[in-house]
Amino acid sequence: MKNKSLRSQDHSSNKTELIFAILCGIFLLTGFLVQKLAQFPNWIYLTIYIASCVFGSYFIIIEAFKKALKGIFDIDFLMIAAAIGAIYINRWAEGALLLFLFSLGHALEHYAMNKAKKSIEALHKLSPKTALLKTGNKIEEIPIANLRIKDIIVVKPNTKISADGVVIRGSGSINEAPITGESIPVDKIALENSNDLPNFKDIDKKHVVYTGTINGDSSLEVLVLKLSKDSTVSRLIKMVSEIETQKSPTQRLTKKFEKWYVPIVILVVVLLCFAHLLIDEDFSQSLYRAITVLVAASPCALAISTPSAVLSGIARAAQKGVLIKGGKALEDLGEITTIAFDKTGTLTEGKPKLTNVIPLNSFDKKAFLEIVLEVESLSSHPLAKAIANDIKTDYKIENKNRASNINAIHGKGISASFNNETVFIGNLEMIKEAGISIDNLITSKLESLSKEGHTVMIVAFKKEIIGLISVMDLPRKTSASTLKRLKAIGIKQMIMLTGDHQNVGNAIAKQIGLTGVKGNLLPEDKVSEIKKLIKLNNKIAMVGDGVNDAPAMAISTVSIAMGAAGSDVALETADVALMSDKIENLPFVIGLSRASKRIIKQNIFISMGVVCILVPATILDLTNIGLAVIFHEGSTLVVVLNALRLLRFRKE
Ligand SMILES: Nc1ncnc2c1ncn2[C@@H]1O[C@H](COP(=O)(O)OP(=O)(O)OP(=O)(O)O)[C@@H](O)[C@H]1O
Ligand SMILES: [Zn+2]
Repeated sequence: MKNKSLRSQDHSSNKTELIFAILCGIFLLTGFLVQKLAQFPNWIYLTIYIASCVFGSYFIIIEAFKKALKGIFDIDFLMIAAAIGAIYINRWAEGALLLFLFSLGHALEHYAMNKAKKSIEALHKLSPKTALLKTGNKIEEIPIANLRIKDIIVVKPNTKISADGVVIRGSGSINEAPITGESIPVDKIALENSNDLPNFKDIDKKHVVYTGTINGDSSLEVLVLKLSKDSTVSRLIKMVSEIETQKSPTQRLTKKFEKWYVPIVILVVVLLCFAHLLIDEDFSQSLYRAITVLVAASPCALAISTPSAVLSGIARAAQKGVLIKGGKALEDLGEITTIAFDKTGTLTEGKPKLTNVIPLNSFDKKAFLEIVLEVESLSSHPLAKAIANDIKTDYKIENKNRASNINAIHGKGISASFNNETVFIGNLEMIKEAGISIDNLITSKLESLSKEGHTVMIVAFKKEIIGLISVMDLPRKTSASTLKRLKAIGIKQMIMLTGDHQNVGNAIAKQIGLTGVKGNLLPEDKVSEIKKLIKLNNKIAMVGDGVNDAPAMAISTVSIAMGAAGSDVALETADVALMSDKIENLPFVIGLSRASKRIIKQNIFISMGVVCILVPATILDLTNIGLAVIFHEGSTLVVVLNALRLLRFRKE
């Protein structure tokens, strides 16, 4: 029944707890020897027992008192009551034994739980305290909290980076393992022009660095783009510390159970105190039995069985650069058999390349490309950016800002004015809606290209189609093998939801092995697809990058965000955040969640099993306090140690 917040339990008090428990045991043993072996006056061994009890009860009393102030009377309170009861009937040795085993058990339990917490707490040590601020030619060391946006910091070789930002001078490889769990260093190069930067999350990752990651052998200069309190790592720390306050479904269930169970135990124990009225024994015998039953029935192991597993599971995931936001996500993920995927940036690289430029009706190719470039330069859609970029580099055409009045047609394309005429670039649907006639030649060309996996866009000018332009986004190299793994571990349905043409979806599905594809979906259609899937399967995980799938992710049972480092929204809203964009981490997290669920079940079985055997045994006088405490604390420790196995989870 310990429910400490992540930080309140510091390590030094943990050690004292253990030392006190051991002192309690030493005094107990001495007292026992003195009492049994030598002919000393009683007060000598009594004093020694009292010392033992003081050490044994010190932390329990503090804990019980703190909770009593909040109106909570739980296990600590009951144990103190039990010890006082034992002393009252002059069973000093047993009272002290109870306190000894209880305090020892709990010290060890805290110690073990801390192992899990420590790997999460390690996050706190990630961010350096100071940064080297460069102003003009001067470099001074300042606390990171004083850094402002657009400051320039110097990062010395082999030191930690003190801010989220972009490299503006130097290049080198950075170890991002502290955040993404990826141990192979990532190459970063300086951004040539740092004026007019896009949103932080849209900046090419090869320029971006994060607080807490470790610089390689070269010196860098970094333009600060986030305040220290908003850095990826600060957000991570904040969210991880909130994790413990959210209860998992099983935890809620056991809490509900305890609400009924604890009062019943107390009632039974009180009734047992009066057993001497019914059977032939004296009050102290009845009280002794009542105390033993109290110890045996305490739901200590049950209370810790789920939190310890959840904590260990989350800690293990964090080591791999996966943030699981709480026990609910962890437990739900363990039950998933259907996963929906976004296409662009999730299953594919998210870096479309220009593949075909097809001017029609004898329209001049260069003039055609100029129009496309002018219009697409106005849009921030990933497709538009890719098209504009490739036209500029492949055809050496420059954007002269001659288009205006951009109008994004949600999930279909864009329109803009160019030379006082309207240009449309987008999918078939948009062109139809614009009332522009399409001949069969165009539709069949579009069909055949899309079957090969090209995303084709139609370009219309002056109410007439002037050409087609297509891009292709390649599947991630790891997509196929990841889906294969997922299938092998029992994921039944893997469905791609995309705004792209059905044919493009099918082409990709064929390459990587999906079980289903839904194309031509607007973001709101993705939502209704998820709703349908939930109706059929109950629980759905949706994997996306948050670009046009955020609403669909929001309503899925478990939302999994890719490449969450640097993207505040993804970090904030997703239930599970893969800090890197390594989709191959999916089978690992799912396996980990399942293992966590298994361990939670085992733990509940162990803790309830011990109670079920121990309580009747104590009522029937088949054991004594000593054995009852040993089994009680023993089961608690077994449960925690069982949970810690998750820290070493490897498979899948
Ligand atoms: N700026 C644009 N320029 C050209 N075509 C566009 C533009 N925006 C959208 N489209 C067209 O609309 C379609 C749907 O776009 P949407 O953003 O919904 O999804 P997507 O980027 O294709 O992929 P996904 O849904 O898998 O992330 C695109 O495939 C494209 O044909
Ligand atoms: Zn206990």
